[in-house]
Amino acid sequence: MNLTGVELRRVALPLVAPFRTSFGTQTRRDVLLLRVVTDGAEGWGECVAMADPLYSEEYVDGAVDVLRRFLVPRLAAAGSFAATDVAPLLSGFHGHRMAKAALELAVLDAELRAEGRPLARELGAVRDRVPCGVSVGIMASVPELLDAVGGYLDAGYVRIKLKIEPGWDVEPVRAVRERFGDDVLLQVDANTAYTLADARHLARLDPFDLLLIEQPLPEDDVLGHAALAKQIRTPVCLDESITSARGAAAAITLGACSVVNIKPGRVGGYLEARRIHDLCVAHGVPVWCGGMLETGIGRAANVALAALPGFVLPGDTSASDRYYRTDVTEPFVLDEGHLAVPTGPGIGVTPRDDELAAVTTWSEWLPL
Ligand SMILES: O=C(O)CCC(=O)N[C@@H](C(=O)O)c1ccccc1
Repeated sequence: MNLTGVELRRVALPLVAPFRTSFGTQTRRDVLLLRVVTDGAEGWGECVAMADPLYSEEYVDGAVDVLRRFLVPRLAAAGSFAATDVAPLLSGFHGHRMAKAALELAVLDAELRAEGRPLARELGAVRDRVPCGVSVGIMASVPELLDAVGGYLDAGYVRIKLKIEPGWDVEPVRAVRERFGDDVLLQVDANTAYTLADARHLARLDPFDLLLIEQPLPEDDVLGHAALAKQIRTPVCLDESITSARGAAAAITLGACSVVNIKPGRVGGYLEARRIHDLCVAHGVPVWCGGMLETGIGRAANVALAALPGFVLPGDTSASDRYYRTDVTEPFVLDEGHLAVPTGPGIGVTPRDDELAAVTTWSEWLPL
């Protein structure tokens, strides 16, 4: 396949409600989308970097720069290549996994559309729909939290994830358990907000039968997570710490996690995400698909990934209306707590021109 051009496009999507995590509150998403034009077909990718480097070191302006100056020119210079060549071709540039993931997905989408092959089948999906969890932000009060959780359960979500931070952890979890009972699948996500010194406090979550506690410690504290895992009963799941299959193997071997959140953007793409899935399955470690408030483009690809056999826990693959009033694609709609895996070629969805135009804040065509 030969690349003939790449379009970088930023869209601004207001959130239906503020989304507060331990690292800040989001009220809108500034999303970088990629459209690659090849001699075979066009393909779409989505960069999950946030506007500010608060979740990881990447941010949208930086992704635009590294794509424009380094990543796209490298592919353009390669002549003919396949989607599986993208990561090796870009490996000389350090980091920027979210930018690389967006470019690889766009190339993969184009390649699969040209050949009429759905992404889900290409990745090894075994399901035609996936059970959906939902991520619930930190709220101003417990009553407000309970209203939000009740609404999501009424909507059919099969798993609740509560964002936590010091001062908002045991009480909200206790309140959700007391109000909604012990059968609700419940987990928490700290986004690196604690330290190993908080181990005894985090053990106070053990009585609530949580599926997992996600990324309690800083992303580079793998040994700290291994020590914490020995002091609490709640299974430790890593998110920010896992940036590659090699890193996942090390974390599992060190006992730092017994569950892995796979986010394709964080690990450099869907092909690396599949390698992490395969490695975790080999180790008997359950995985689930994380989310980065993707538009329908990234959401379509995430739902395809979540259909692989090792994704045995509901992911953060919510419906479009969890975050957005209107999506840039046809919205993903929850059906009895599940989302259907797209069946069309490639990612199986395309942006709607009118919606895309309405939310575009900037675009640039990179001729090759
Ligand atoms: O449902 C979603 O797409 C978001 C799920 C979610 O909570 N993502 C968290 C995370 O740390 O996993 C996040 C939120 C905002 C920005 C980055 C990450």
